[in-house]
Amino acid sequence: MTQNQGSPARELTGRELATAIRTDAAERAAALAARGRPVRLAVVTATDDEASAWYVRSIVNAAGKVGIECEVADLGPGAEVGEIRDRLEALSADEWVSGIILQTPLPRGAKLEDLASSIVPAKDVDGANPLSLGRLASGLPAFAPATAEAVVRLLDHHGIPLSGRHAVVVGRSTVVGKPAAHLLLDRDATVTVCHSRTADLPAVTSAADVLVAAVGRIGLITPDHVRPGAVVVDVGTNQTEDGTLAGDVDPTVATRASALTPVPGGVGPVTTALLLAHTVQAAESLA
Ligand SMILES: NC(=O)C1=CN([C@@H]2O[C@H](COP(=O)(O)OP(=O)(O)OC[C@H]3O[C@@H](n4cnc5c(N)ncnc54)[C@H](OP(=O)(O)O)[C@@H]3O)[C@@H](O)[C@H]2O)C=CC1
Ligand SMILES: Nc1nc(=O)c2c([nH]1)NC[C@@H]1CN(c3ccc(C(=O)N[C@@H](CCC(=O)O)C(=O)O)cc3)C=[N+]21
Repeated sequence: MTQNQGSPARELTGRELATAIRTDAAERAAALAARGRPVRLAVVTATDDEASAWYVRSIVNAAGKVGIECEVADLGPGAEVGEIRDRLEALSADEWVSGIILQTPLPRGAKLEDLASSIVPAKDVDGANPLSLGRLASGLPAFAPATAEAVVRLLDHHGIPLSGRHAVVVGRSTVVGKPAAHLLLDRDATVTVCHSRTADLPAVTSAADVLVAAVGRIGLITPDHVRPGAVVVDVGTNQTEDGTLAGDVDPTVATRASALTPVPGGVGPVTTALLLAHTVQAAESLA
């Protein structure tokens, strides 16, 4: 990998890729609607988390543009596990619902891995059911979590090679870190996964050719964590005190990395577009 000679990192934006994915999804959704099978996405949320609310608004907005009907079931942060499960089961059985996403974070005591078992795999457009994740890890067809897929699709789109490269993922959640590691492995990267108990994080991340930050802490990744010339993907979407969006990667990393995904405008828009594309794909399979 070439060293960054002090010039600012190339911006790996996600907006054009997101537009291309949405355009394709819109054509396919229109074809289904013309056959009397409108595409419908159900969003189930039980949190007042700001990043999640931001995502839900972005899904509703983008679905409208793509011609996907979107219903939001906001059960509130006090929702009981049984109530969430019942809703997921009802949506799974509803023949007019093509795709289902359960937002994280969930209320205390509720586990995504557990609840997502109630999303039938054919409609599991954010790949949260353990069956979907198991299939993904086994190299079998399954919906990948949209964010994890957005990471590799964004790298592909910008021509960043992964085969034989050392990819380091910081974060091991079921929604992002773990599935991203599987998708990077599928592209023949050598993958290391870090988390809150990783000893000497900067030493591990400094070995990365491609560094993926999916933690949820503003500015956790500083130039000390980054090898000169590395490619950095910032998945973090954190609310700042003044209401703007900030990533996990400190902006000063741009002086050291060769390429960096912006927040906003990087992984986020691709995530939303892929969720809709998965929903259309689910509708096509169910039609
Ligand atoms: N752009 C997009 O499309 C999306 C963005 N996001 C954003 O990505 C971020 C991560 O989301 P998500 O995976 O759901 O978050 P989680 O809180 O579920 O997971 C965070 C992970 O980061 C690890 N971690 C926490 N602190 C540290 C630390 N100091 N050093 C190293 N690792 C640490 C945790 O480790 P441990 O397992 O040990 O607790 C955990 O594995 C958030 O900002 C979220 O808003 C999420 C989904 C989509
Ligand atoms: N089951 C589940 N899957 C998720 O993927 C998931 C989740 N739960 N809970 C919440 C987080 C957060 N998240 C975001 C996705 C896109 C933007 C996004 O599109 N952001 C825009 C800015 C906002 C906008 O322009 O509307 C951007 O980065 O450019 C933000 C946040 C997904 N998450």
